[in-house]
Amino acid sequence: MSKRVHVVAAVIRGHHKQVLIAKRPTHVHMGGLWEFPGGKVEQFEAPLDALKRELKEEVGLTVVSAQPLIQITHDYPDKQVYLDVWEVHEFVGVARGMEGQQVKWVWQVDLLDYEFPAANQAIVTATLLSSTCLITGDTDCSGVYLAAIEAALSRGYRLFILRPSCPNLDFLGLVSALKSMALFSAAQWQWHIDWCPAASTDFERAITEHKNFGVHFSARKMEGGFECFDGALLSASCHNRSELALAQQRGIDFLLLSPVSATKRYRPDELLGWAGFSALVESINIPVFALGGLTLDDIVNARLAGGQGVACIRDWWQ
Ligand SMILES: Nc1nc2c([nH]c(=O)n2[C@H]2C[C@H](O)[C@@H](COP(=O)(O)OP(=O)(O)OP(=O)(O)O)O2)c(=O)[nH]1
Repeated sequence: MSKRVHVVAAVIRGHHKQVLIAKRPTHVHMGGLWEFPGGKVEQFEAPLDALKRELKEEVGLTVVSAQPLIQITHDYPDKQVYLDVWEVHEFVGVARGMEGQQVKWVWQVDLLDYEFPAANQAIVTATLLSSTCLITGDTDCSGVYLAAIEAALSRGYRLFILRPSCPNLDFLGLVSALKSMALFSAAQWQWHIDWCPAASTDFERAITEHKNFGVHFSARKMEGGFECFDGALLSASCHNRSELALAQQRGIDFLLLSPVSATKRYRPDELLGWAGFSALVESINIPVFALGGLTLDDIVNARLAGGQGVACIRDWWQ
């Protein structure tokens, strides 16, 4: 087996949720496919320095600031790569294909329409997900439930795990309110499988027909196997290496991994800490949110540990 190649690549965010992509020349590995600009890290070169060099050489941009987004270990039949992907928010210059390659700013939602190398699937998912995932807490009033979500939307949050605990829930009313909220905000609703109406065809229709609805599984439900929600975004809660591996095998799109920090439910020796979180995240190629005893201020820690961001309940739910 040849040595794994360390590659840096950038999700460069331009105006209005646009992302820069480039077409790989036909004669190179993965030729003709689209890529996030980047290239190989040279010997003794720091990854961020390599990223800055590659973006200058390939697309003529000077990076001002960048932060880690996701790391992918992938084996192609003829090459093993470690894709070290960064998110670039600040740069100077006008993007050009410096090596004659086609480059394009595309709306991030349209990334799904482009053909990328196989390793890029999780990078596209990570690009589309925000860095905060809000899990709804308890309330016995559906009006209060919706008002809390609306307030979070107005503060800019876009990704939610829904656990509507209200008795006598008007399920269709809730779905329709969430649909219209998504129309104006591009919010993503992950419906927790333990809180969804049992055997409801309306539920299945809402999940599969509206791209803003997805399904969230507890580790137990994921292990038990699940029916196919065609095309829906799937997420799951995990706590250890074997659950993470199973999630990857089952095609789950993103994960919540807990408990990272102190909570009432767990003993101190059960906590992962950031080092434990990081070691587990390294073992899979899926965006992972850190959960458990964290606040919305922990996003930077989560990113440094290889995560997508943080998932919270207590820090936002009143
Ligand atoms: N830059 C980049 N490479 C990717 C992506 N996805 C993916 O699988 N790759 C793979 C394709 C290649 O095998 C490897 C990148 O190597 P490369 O040949 O482009 O690197 P380079 O620009 O330094 O090439 P070279 O001039 O040294 O030949 O990573 C991606 O999104 N961006």
